[in-house]
Amino acid sequence: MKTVYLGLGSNIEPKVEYLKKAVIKLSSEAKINIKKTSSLYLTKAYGYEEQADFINAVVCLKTELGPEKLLEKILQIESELGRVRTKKWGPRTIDIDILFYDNLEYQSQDLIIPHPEIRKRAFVLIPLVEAAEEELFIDNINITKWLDKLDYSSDEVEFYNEFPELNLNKK
Ligand SMILES: Nc1ncnc2c1ncn2[C@@H]1O[C@H](COP(=O)(O)OP(=O)(O)OP(=O)(O)O)[C@@H](O)[C@H]1O
Ligand SMILES: Nc1nc2c(c(=O)[nH]1)N=C(CO)CN2
Repeated sequence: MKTVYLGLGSNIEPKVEYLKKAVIKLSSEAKINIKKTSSLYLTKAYGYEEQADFINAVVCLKTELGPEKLLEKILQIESELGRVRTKKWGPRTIDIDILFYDNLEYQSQDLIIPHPEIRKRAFVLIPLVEAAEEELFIDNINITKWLDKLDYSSDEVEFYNEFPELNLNKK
């Protein structure tokens, strides 16, 4: 069983519903066992800023699926939730990124693990720190240290609430 962290984001309404549905779809996969979900965070759009605020969260799960198979499931769930790829970093109903897959370092045409943008993104690091079951490192530096290095304000990342009506943490 591998421990995997996924980053979830949505900035098209109903954002919370899209995140909830994504987690429910993930948990209904036979080979995926959700261990923990972070709170939801309301975050200002990063990168391409002229778009709606996001809701972001991180999910910790256990799986026997290999990384490419997991990516396949994720892309399938994104497409079932109406994800249409228009512009890079543009608005999306749901975005699911594989942040960490155990201690694996992996690079193929379709997949880079750990996700290369983690260290730059408070909207990933904050829920990741919350959902982490263990110490997580990027380039031998703890993720909390990466977060400390970032210059972000509470205007950019705001605590939102628990995952409403989701009770998957006990599984
Ligand atoms: N760690 C990863 N997790 C998810 N997708 C990845 C990862 N590494 C590479 N990819 C590739 O990225 C593609 C997804 O691109 P997408 O349109 O979601 O990018 P984005 O969300 O706009 O940007 P970003 O990946 O920087 O968040 C996937 O089809 C997949 O092949
Ligand atoms: N706040 C926030 N900004 C983003 C996000 C996101 O999930 N949250 N995703 C992006 C592309 O993956 C680009 N910008």
